[in-house]
Amino acid sequence: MALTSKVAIVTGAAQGLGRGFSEILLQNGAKVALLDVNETVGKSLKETFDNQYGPDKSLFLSCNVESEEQLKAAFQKTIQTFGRPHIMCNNAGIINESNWEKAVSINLMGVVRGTYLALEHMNKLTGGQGGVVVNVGSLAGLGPLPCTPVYTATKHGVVGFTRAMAAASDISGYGIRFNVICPAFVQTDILNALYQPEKTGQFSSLIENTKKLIEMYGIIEVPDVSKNFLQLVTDETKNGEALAVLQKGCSYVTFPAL
Ligand SMILES: NC(=O)c1ccc[n+]([C@@H]2O[C@H](COP(=O)([O-])OP(=O)(O)OC[C@H]3O[C@@H](n4cnc5c(N)ncnc54)[C@H](O)[C@@H]3O)[C@@H](O)[C@H]2O)c1
Ligand SMILES: CCCCC[C@H](O)CC\C=C/C=C/C=C/[C@@H](O)[C@@H](O)CCCC(=O)O
Repeated sequence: MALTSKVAIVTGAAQGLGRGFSEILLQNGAKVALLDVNETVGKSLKETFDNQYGPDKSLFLSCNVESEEQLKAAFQKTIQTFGRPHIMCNNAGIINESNWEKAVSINLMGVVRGTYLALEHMNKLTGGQGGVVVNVGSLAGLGPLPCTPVYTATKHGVVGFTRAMAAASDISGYGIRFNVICPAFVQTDILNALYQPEKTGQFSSLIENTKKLIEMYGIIEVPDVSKNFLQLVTDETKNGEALAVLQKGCSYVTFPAL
């Protein structure tokens, strides 16, 4: 998929991986709707992108992925501004083992909400142009991260949901590819949760185990993830893939045939 003039929507775009994904899409000629609950940082990023790529290449929209209404409004505004989307990245996510319902609402339900809205607007069976949805999982979506059991559950859910959507698309002919990217530890603010007992809750005592995992896996920089994200967006042979991104390299996950 060539990205020139394609329309992308990225959630959690204001910083971290979402900013990196948005930036590589802009660098490759796409127009990007930047959705985030953090209005201050999001508006600041929009100014930065305006200076780098031009004022008509990105759009910041305040949007909490916990709200179906706000996501629907963001899609409508994006369509009014840029046209129907071709690319959807459900990236927004948190760690909160204390308020675990919030983590489920954002990390899993927010991905479902965004995916279903993308299906509604991209589905070739209902007038859409097709396209690609890249959901953001985690290595914790492929194996347990002991200090964050609910986060682990949400990410396992994102992996399974995305693979099922890819299969449904293949069978039904939506013309949409669905893939999930599963990075290990990446240098972003979410890593701070490790040192915030209010985020790790009853599992705060597992901090040493997590530090050992970080030591074992290392910490990746955002651009190393972004370049692999771009592969999932542009390679039209990729549907139903889970791409693990580690410091030692990346690999497509092979799941057991049942
Ligand atoms: N950093 C890592 O080690 C790592 C590894 C694997 C996967 N991930 C995943 O990457 C994604 C991005 O996280 P990050 O590492 O960039 O962290 P981050 O905290 O730097 O960025 C998360 C972004 O999501 C936004 N956000 C949070 N809740 C939201 C909501 N309800 N609605 C809209 N936006 C919301 C935040 O404002 C922020 O801009 C998450 O899904 C996370 O689980 C991160
Ligand atoms: C407190 C910081 C939380 C960061 C959460 C991010 O999503 C990063 C998660 C990074 C690593 C998770 C590691 C999990 C490791 C083991 O479960 C291992 O079994 C996973 C093996 C996966 C595979 O290769 O199949």
